[in-house]
Amino acid sequence: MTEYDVIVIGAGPVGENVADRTAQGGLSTVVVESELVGGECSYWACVPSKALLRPGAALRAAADVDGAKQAVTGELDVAGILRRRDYMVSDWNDEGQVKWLEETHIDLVRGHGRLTGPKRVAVTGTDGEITELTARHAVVVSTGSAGLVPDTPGLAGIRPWTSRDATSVKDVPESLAIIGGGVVACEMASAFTDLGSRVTMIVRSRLLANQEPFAAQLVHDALAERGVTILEGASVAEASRTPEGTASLVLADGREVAAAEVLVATGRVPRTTDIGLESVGLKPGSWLDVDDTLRVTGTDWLYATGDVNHRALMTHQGKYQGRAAGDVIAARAADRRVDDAPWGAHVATADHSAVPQVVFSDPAVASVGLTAAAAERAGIAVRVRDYDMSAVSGAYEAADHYRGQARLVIDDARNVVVGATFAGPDVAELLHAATIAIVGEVPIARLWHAVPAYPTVSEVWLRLLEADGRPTAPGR
Ligand SMILES: Cc1cc2nc3c(=O)[nH]c(=O)nc-3n(C[C@H](O)[C@H](O)[C@H](O)COP(=O)(O)OP(=O)(O)OC[C@H]3O[C@@H](n4cnc5c(N)ncnc54)[C@H](O)[C@@H]3O)c2cc1C
Ligand SMILES: NC(=O)c1ccc[n+]([C@@H]2O[C@H](COP(=O)([O-])OP(=O)(O)OC[C@H]3O[C@@H](n4cnc5c(N)ncnc54)[C@H](O)[C@@H]3O)[C@@H](O)[C@H]2O)c1
Repeated sequence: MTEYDVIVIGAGPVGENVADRTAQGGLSTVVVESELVGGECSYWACVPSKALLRPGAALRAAADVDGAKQAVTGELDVAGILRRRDYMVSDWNDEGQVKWLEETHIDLVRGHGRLTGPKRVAVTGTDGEITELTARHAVVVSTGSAGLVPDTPGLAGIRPWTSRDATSVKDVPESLAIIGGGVVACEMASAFTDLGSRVTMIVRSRLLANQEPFAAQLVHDALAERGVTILEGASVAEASRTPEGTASLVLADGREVAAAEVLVATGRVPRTTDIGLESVGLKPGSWLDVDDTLRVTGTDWLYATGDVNHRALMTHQGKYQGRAAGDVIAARAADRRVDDAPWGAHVATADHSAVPQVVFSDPAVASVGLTAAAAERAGIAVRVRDYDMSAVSGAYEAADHYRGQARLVIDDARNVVVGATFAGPDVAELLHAATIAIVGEVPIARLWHAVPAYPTVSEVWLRLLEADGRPTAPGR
């Protein structure tokens, strides 16, 4: 039995951040990892998906600038795209991240971790050998999530792809049917069209249902123009494969979609089915409910960070939780004051109101905070300001046919931004200003003093403020 101050199960980006903070807080820390240090994000999710998407976006950007477009005479090189993806994921080798653990004085135990009781974890190595660990202060579950495969008749039997198969693709299929219309579906539809697959999307409601409708429409139109068939309001009733191996999806309305491969992009399930939750009175397979210090409800030693707590399934937000959790564990261990008031050092307050996300389809959608519909559902009286980004000088300079749209959602009572969405080419880098405005609760009147440089696409901020109306001096 080996004792540490803190045991972290799962060395994805989030577990790594927790461990970094507890180690920096002076606590002996071990991470347990069953696959690759760096997790889903580094090898099968964020990193390879963005690597697959970038070449097409770069090519289209160059092809939309007269003078540059004449230099773009070739086609995307599929072998080059896959080679660059392989480089980005270090050929699925985690040596570099293991080295970082060593340098940070964090121990690593490889194998499958399971809770066996309060503050106790057993790790089963690939050779079947079991390592018993105990924690003096805390155990943190950062085991992430996996692709959900709906129980549609026949679907599991046709061995559909999950996001892992898509992002690690070696042989690009001639055709790909994608079930789902969320983030993974839109990004992979964009990427596989670039790679040369004929893509059909089967979407229950509409694309990007959680995003502003105008943003989803821009993505829809661009994907359709690039040849993607988008079947909205459609669902799969039954799946099978022909003897030749072609997948056949029969839709609820009787239509049939045939494709070489099927990607299921219908959301995630927590990786908690086999981590010993029953040994501490929790339900296997459940998302783990936590308070704002990331402590699992009803315990004083168990924490859950990242995807597994279902607060915001994104790397940056999970890492933010990881920093708060690591620091609060160190503070509690040393009996120091816990700063758990909203926006304090030990809480993940932004999870509730300021979660940024970029959908890296082409065009991209960058959003933070509330959409207009979400504000209405939350009972917040808001006003909405929209602006056509192609009319901004920076966009006019950037591309010959820039298409983009922006929206601010402004809280009427408090006169602060509570939501922002930008849709268009390269909008990802516009987002952080909006995140700062929301987290900082910067009054609209003060935002007029944050002057965007000319001619940048950021001037859309000025146009959105103008759409809202210039404030007049008080008392007039
Ligand atoms: C295709 C795709 C693209 C994405 N792109 C983005 C993006 O661009 N930006 C973004 O912010 N987010 C993106 N995400 C989401 C992002 O990948 C996740 O939010 C992030 O990986 C969560 O990090 P995590 O550390 O909580 O979990 P993970 O990254 O899943 O890591 C969990 C780790 O725990 C290990 N583990 C699990 N169970 C055990 C066990 N019992 N014992 C030992 N180890 C265990 C796993 O092997 C894994 O290494 C994407 C997701 C997908 C599917
Ligand atoms: N760029 C990024 O930040 C990024 C990229 C990819 C994934 N992610 C994260 O990964 C998570 C998973 O992404 P995702 O796209 O799988 O999930 P999602 O929740 O974004 O979309 C799921 C889609 O599947 C549909 N769906 C759900 N159940 C279905 C069923 N039974 N049959 C048919 N359709 C069904 C939904 O209507 C929706 O269109 C997201 O929470 C996202 O935040 C982030």
